[in-house]
Amino acid sequence: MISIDGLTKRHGGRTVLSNVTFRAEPGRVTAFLGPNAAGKSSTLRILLGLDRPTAGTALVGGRPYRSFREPLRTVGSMLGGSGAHRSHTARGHLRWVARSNGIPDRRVSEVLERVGLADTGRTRIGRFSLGMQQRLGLATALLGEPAVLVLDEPANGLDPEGVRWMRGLVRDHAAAGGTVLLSSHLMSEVAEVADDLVVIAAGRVVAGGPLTRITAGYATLEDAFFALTGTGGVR
Ligand SMILES: Nc1ncnc2c1ncn2[C@@H]1O[C@H](COP(=O)(O)OP(=O)(O)OP(=O)(O)O)[C@@H](O)[C@H]1O
Repeated sequence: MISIDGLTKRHGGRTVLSNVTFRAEPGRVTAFLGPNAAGKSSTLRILLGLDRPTAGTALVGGRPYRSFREPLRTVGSMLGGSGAHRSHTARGHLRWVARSNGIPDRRVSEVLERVGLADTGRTRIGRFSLGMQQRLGLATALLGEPAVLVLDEPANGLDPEGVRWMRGLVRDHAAAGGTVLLSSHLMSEVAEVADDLVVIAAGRVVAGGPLTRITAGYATLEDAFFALTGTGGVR
């Protein structure tokens, strides 16, 4: 379970997160939806220990991310690309990550297979398409067989088949009892995959709960989104 409580973040005089509070529960896909610059990445960066909040807490299973000795075994994350060096192969990169987290080498072949990169052989990551890089990011997230997945805009750069594949993977993870928190600015993506929704706008949570409840009374999720966020559109 992911618990975000009273998260506030200020940059200089500017407040980018205001008392953000929500849960992402095991066995469910929770979508973190909001327009550009709403504060999704800022929240996820704090959750993953990459930034510190001005106030509030962001915990995984009741603990801060930084307190895990081998975090990849608890939380798999994908935040803005794979983070891999261009000159590595997919296998080389994953082996390196696995070794630094006490993960057995056999997992590397398993995740390469799982994300459809088993045939990339000696191809260097610098030559990967955006979609392949997303798949590699996901492979890295899955490496430690974590119960919790945190994915920032996971559908970015994927073609329609890739988006569908990603959806299946995320749904399977939740069906097996895992927790999934994914951010998105794409309502169509979220409508297809989420059980629960957290809608954020201008650093504040404006709605949260089961997707069906949030969209009740609206013709589409898109209508609900614009009504809740007060935005004219998302790019
Ligand atoms: N280091 C920083 N210094 C100043 N402002 C920042 C910093 N990091 C983020 N911000 C601001 O915080 C706000 C929220 O940004 P954030 O990246 O969290 O939004 P987002 O919802 O993930 O949107 P996007 O989909 O565009 O990435 C933005 O206005 C951004 O300019």
